Amino acid sequence: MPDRLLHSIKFPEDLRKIPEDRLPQLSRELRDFIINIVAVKEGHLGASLGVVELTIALHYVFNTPEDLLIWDVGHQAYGHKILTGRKDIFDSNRRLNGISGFPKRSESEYDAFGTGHSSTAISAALGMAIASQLTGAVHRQHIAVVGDASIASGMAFEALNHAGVTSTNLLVILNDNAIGIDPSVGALKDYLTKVTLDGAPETDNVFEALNFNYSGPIDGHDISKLISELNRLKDIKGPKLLHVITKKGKGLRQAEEDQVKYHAPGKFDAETGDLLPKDRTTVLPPKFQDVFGKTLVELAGKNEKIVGITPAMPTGSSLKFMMDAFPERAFDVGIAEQHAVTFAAGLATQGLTVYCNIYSTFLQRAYDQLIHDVCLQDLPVIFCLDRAGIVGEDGATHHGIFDLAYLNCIPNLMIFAPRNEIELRNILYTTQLELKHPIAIRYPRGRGTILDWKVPFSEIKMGHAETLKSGSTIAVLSIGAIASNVSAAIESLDDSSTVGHFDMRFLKPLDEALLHQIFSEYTHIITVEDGVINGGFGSVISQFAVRHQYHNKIEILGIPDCFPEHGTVTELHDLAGISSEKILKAIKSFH
Ligand SMILES: Cc1ncc(C[n+]2csc(CCOP(=O)(O)OP(=O)(O)O)c2C)c(N)n1
Ligand SMILES: CC(=O)[C@@H](O)[C@H](O)COP(=O)(O)O
Ligand SMILES: [Mg+2]
Repeated sequence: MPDRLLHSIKFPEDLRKIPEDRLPQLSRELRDFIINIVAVKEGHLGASLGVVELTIALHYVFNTPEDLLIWDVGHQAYGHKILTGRKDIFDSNRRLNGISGFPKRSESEYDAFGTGHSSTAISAALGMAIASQLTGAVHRQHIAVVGDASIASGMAFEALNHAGVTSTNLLVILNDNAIGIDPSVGALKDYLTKVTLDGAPETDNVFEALNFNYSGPIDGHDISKLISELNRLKDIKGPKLLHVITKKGKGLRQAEEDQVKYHAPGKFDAETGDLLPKDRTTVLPPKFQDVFGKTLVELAGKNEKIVGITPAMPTGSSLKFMMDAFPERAFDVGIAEQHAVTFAAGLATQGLTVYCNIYSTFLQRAYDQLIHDVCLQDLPVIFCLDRAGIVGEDGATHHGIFDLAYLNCIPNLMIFAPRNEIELRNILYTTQLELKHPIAIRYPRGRGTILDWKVPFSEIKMGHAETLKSGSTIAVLSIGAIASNVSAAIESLDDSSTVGHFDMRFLKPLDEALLHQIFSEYTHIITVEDGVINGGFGSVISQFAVRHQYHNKIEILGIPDCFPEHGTVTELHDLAGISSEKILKAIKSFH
């Protein structure tokens, strides 16, 4: 049997019965198991392959779940899930009603802390370690596994700074593979590279300077070395940091060689490792991220004031195109959203035209910087919020559904959501002409709807909505790319003459003139947004109605007051009531 060892393991207590000299075989089986399922079901690959030995060693040495183990980000926790009771349902990973792609407390007692956004593990483990001291759980161990890109984030350093003056049973494992999604950046990365090449430094060790007991670097694929080092550290009191060197994608040649692509490769051949060929016969519309990336290069070629920023997502945001074309004007600042925003503010004070591209969900981390450093000073930074709305399989930690609500309440900030690729292209063009205030442009994950998107630029008038279709009694108001679901719903009506469709485009400034016309002419209003209804677009329209004493019937469609889980975008839109079918139902109920 190829998986005879893995077969015998349901929980770590089974793993601990296996003789240590058989663990390399178990590593091979666990790797194959992950590869075989991710090849078909998709998901994050390279990070989990890189920590197979570490995962086994941790559960072998420590008494999980009594000892508390936290995986930072959590995209590397597939092996952990498989060894902790979820092997038989691992093929439901990231699917609707299946297990989450990230550790989740409600899913398993072995998931000590829910993760998804990076650099939280040390703070959470420290909180648990101090709680153990306060409650007398003196023998409990608290382990945070954090990657080299994630440890460079401010939050991780805030936690190290605190932990260094405690006597807690805290073990930080720095899983150093010299890459994040894209290659790691910054001075800390240079330092770690030097440590790796030169061996453990005798002096000036940055972690020892923070009062950590530092050990390593050790080979993270040598399972017996890992086990003996973890056993040794178990008996040492106070905060410790073990520096482990691993290879992202370990065990699958292509994943080792193209670590960026195999971070989350989509479907591939489990035998050969080759990505499955794309259907070249169908020409698809572009991804919104590529419209951003390519248009920015076009604009930056003519306007030398343009600069671009990404916090650690050059490939995902497509800022990589500008980094290649104009390296001196495009910055990957690492996983440092807070710094990215205030850095953008600093650049803007000096008259530069700054495009700061951050996934909608990750901007949540830089909310104070957005308010205090950018909007309060009314600095004309252009925020490009990718992955806005429901993102699909990454699930609750990653949906970009709060932005309209959390942005709307900030003075000075304009908020725009392009309906399609051309609108995105044109707002990027417009914002570099003469911008007086900050603006947030939010657009979704994935592809648009227009093949021929590279049309001549045309200026967008700030605060102007568009009438897509006139009607007589029912007005559907949408914002952003969810308009395509509305159009599909209206097109499927036998008689759509009574239904109007308006793309409001700007949440701020609102097109009040058009709204007055709509509220005067239509009796029924339906608002549709790919975001939370509490405080979002529908709320803004309702406030408008109240403010102006309109008594039209209003129905608000959007994400209800819950955290949507993982699934396909189509499934999750339907559950939230914003699929074209559900929009059609809402229209018909007014008909
Ligand atoms: C706050 C935040 N910003 C960005 C991301 C996107 N992201 C997920 S994994 C990752 C790279 C993590 O690199 P590293 O910590 O070195 O772990 P590895 O993937 O190498 O195991 C990034 C940038 C995130 N999850 N959270
Ligand atoms: C783990 C993580 O945060 C990223 O890998 C994220 O899954 C990327 O999302 P996209 O696939 O939308 O770029
Ligand atoms: Mg890394």
